[in-house]
Amino acid sequence: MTATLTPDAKILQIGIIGMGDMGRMYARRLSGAGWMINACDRPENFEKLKQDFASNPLVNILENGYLVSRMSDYIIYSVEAENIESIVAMYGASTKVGAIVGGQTSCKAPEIAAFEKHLPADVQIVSCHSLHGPNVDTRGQPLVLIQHRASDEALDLVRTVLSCFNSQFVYLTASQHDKITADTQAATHAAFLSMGVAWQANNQFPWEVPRYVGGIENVKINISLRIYSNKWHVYAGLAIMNPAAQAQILQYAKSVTELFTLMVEHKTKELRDRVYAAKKAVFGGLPANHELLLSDDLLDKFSLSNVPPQDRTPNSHLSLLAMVDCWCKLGIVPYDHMICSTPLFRIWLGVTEYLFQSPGLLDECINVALENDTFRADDLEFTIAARSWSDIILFGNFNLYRVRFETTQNYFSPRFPDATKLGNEMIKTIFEKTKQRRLH
Ligand SMILES: NC(=O)C1=CN([C@@H]2O[C@H](COP(=O)(O)OP(=O)(O)OC[C@H]3O[C@@H](n4cnc5c(N)ncnc54)[C@H](OP(=O)(O)O)[C@@H]3O)[C@@H](O)[C@H]2O)C=CC1
Ligand SMILES: O=C(O)C(=O)Cc1ccc(O)cc1
Repeated sequence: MTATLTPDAKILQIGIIGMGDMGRMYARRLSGAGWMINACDRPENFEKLKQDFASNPLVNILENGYLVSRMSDYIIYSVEAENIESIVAMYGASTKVGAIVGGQTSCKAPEIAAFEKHLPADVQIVSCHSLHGPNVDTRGQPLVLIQHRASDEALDLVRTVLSCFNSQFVYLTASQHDKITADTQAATHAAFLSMGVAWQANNQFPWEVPRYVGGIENVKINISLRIYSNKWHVYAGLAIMNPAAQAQILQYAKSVTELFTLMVEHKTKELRDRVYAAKKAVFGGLPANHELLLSDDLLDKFSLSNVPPQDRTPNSHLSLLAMVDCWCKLGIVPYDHMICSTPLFRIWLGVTEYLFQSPGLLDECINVALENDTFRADDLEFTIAARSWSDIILFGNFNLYRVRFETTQNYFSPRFPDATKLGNEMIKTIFEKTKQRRLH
C-alpha cells in the first residue's frame, strides 16, 4: 500500500467514475466533508459537468476515467450496471498502483466479475452500495460494504471516507448482498411497476379517482410515481442482472395470477386459506406486543388527491395479498432482511403489515376481492402488467424494459414534482416515526 493511504489524511484523492444522480450525491457529500474528489462522466459530458461543479474547489472534473483512475487512491464506479463490464474494461488497467476500487451498482456479481477480470492484481477491491436513492437523507440508512479482495486496512480507509454519510455500515459478501437485496427489492419494485402500467392501461391518474383514496392508496401512488421518476436502468439492472431477483419476480407474477383466478372464480375457501397461510408464515413469528410500523392516520397525510380520506372505498389489494403470498412461497421472512432494507421496502412492508395485522382489514379485503367488482378491471390490468414485467425480466430484454418503463414514465411525468415532494416528506416522517423500533 502507498503512503497516501493514511485514513486521516485528507490529501487522499477519491475518484468517482459516473457523475449521474448517485455519483453527484457522493461527490457533494464527500467534498462537503473535506475530501478531494477527481470525477468524470462520459467525455461528451465533460464541459457541462465542469460548469456544474465550477464553484466547488474540492471537486476536480476530468475528461475521462483513465485520468480519474491514474490520480485517485480510492475509486468508485457509479455507472449503469448493464455497462459495468465494458467501463471497467476501459479504465481498469489505468488504476493507480495500490489503489482501492469499488462500485455502487445495485447488483454485485457482474461488478465483482468485472473488477476481477480487468483490475491489476495490486489493486484492492472494496465495494459499496447505499441502499437508498440520491435524494434521501443518508443518515441512518444502510450502506453495504464488501471487503472482496482487500486488507482490513483498506476496508478501514473506505469506512473512514464514507463515515461522513452517517449511514449504517452493513458488512456482507457480494453473494450475500445479491441474495438479500433480491429479497428486499425485486418483487417490491415489480409490484409498483405493475401498478403504474395498470393505471395507465385503464387510462387513469389514480389520485383523480375517488376509489383510490386513503392511507394505503397514498403509499401505492407516491411510491409508484417515485420509482417511475427515477432512471429505468436502475430497476432494469437490479432485476435482470441478479439471478436471485428473477425467481422472486416470477413468483410474484405467479402469486398475482393465482390469487386473481381464485377471486374471479369466487373460490372463497381456497382464497381465504391461502391468504391466511401466507399471513401465518410471514407475520406468525412476530411477538404478541409487536406495534404496527404504520398507521392510516400517518399515511392519510400524504395524498395527491383532493377527496377526503373518510370516503375510502374498500379495496381488494391484490398487489399486497400477492406480496405476502410470494414471500410465503419463497420462504422469505422480510423482517430478517431489515439490515439491507431500502426506504421503499420498509414502507411496503409497513403497508402489508398494516393490511394483514389490523383487526378486520384483511377479512374486508378478502370479501371485496370475492364479491365486489369495483376493482376488478384494475386487478385484471394489474395481473397482466405483473406477468408482462416478469416476461421482460426473464428474457433479460433491456430494450423492451426501457420502452415499457419510459412509456409509463411519460404518462405520469407531469405529476413527478408533486409526487417527489410528497414522497420525500412521507419517507422522512415514516423514518422519524419508526426510528425507535427499526427491525434489524
Ligand atoms: N438511483 C438510485 O436510486 C440508486 C442507484 N444505484 C446504482 O448506482 C449506479 C448509478 O446510478 P444513477 O446515478 O442513479 O444512474 P445515472 O444514470 O444517473 O448515472 C450513471 C452515470 O454514468 C455515466 N457513464 C456511462 N458511461 C460512462 C463512462 N464510460 N465513463 C464515465 N461515466 C459514464 C452515465 O452517463 P450517460 O447517462 O450519458 O450514460 C451517467 O451519467 C447504478 O448502477 C445504480 O444501479 C445504487 C443505489 C441507488
Ligand atoms: O428504495 C428503493 O427501492 C429505490 O427505488 C431506490 C434504490 C434503487 C436502487 C438501489 O440499488 C437502491 C435504492
